[in-house]
Amino acid sequence: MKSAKSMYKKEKTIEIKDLSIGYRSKKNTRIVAESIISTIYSGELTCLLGSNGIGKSTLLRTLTGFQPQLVGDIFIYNKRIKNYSEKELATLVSVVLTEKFDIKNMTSYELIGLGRSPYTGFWGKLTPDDKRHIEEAIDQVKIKDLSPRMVDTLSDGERQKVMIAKALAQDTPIILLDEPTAFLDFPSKVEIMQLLHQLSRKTNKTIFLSTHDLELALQIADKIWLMDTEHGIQIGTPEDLSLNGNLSNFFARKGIVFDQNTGLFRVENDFNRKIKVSGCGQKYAMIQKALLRNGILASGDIDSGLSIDIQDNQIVLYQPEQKPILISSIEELLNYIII
Ligand SMILES: Nc1ncnc2c1ncn2[C@@H]1O[C@H](COP(=O)(O)OP(=O)(O)OP(=O)(O)O)[C@@H](O)[C@H]1O
Repeated sequence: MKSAKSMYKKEKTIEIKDLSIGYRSKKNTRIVAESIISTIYSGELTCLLGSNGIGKSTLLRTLTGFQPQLVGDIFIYNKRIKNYSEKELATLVSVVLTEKFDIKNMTSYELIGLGRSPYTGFWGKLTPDDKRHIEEAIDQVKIKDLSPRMVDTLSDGERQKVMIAKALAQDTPIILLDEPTAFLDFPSKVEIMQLLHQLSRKTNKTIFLSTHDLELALQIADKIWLMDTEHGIQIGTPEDLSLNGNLSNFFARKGIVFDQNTGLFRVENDFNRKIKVSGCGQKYAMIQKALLRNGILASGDIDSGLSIDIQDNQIVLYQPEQKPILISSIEELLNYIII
């Protein structure tokens, strides 16, 4: 039997050719990014990363046809985006933007149902097939409880999930999302990213999203687009960007360290004191972490008067000319050490 992945052929869905994006007014033109050349593929989750104001939303709005490009071309399935009618585009691309909306007197179910409007017409009656798509989307995002709620009573995170469900109900081969995890709590962020990743794999959809959830993107995305002023847009798998140093350069800021072994970022704490800590395992790692947070480097090969030993899962504190003390928690240990 063929695996789910091998049933589909990875294909070029969006091709970007020498694109410049930005804003044109009567008086001047503000170029946000230029000379972008790239391809987005089906069956992949692509995440766009970049600092505040770098142009992620501008790029997404341009790719969806909501905003005209300054220069260059965008092709969707080998056809220029501007040659599609609005209705044609709505059956190919669904979009989730971050802008808040002011909708009253509508339930979440009805809003998700609007995702079906390219097939029914705006006031069109929902067929059993439309209802099946809506129910499926609600199940996928796990928001059955929100479905009868009025949308103006939803929290930011709840509204975000409803908008994602609306995009899923639209059932398009391409989904573009601007910061879909922005208002979500951590478990929901993970759930939504995993759902989008699985969708790209199982249904061969092209999913492209912008996010500030760096660690999650590095763990879940198939491709990363790094956007910055100095290098433009750099593209690759998270692992290639890690190996070729692009990720470390991209986030080269004081206080952030990119660990090439784990492929993850961590906060760099300066230390001004050293303590001998011997042992191993999870307790050792947690003590090391807690001490570092307090400006103390912990290591087995340090010669300090005070020392900590982790034996048989017990923490013992040794101080010069005092009896060893059995410690029951890291908080207690810190109370002894940090004067
Ligand atoms: N309507 C507009 N006219 C002119 N400049 C704009 C307009 N909208 C946004 N900009 C500017 O374009 C640049 C890119 O903005 P954009 O919203 O695309 O950034 P972003 O990467 O999505 O930022 P964030 O992570 O903060 O959401 C910013 O400098 C912004 O101030």
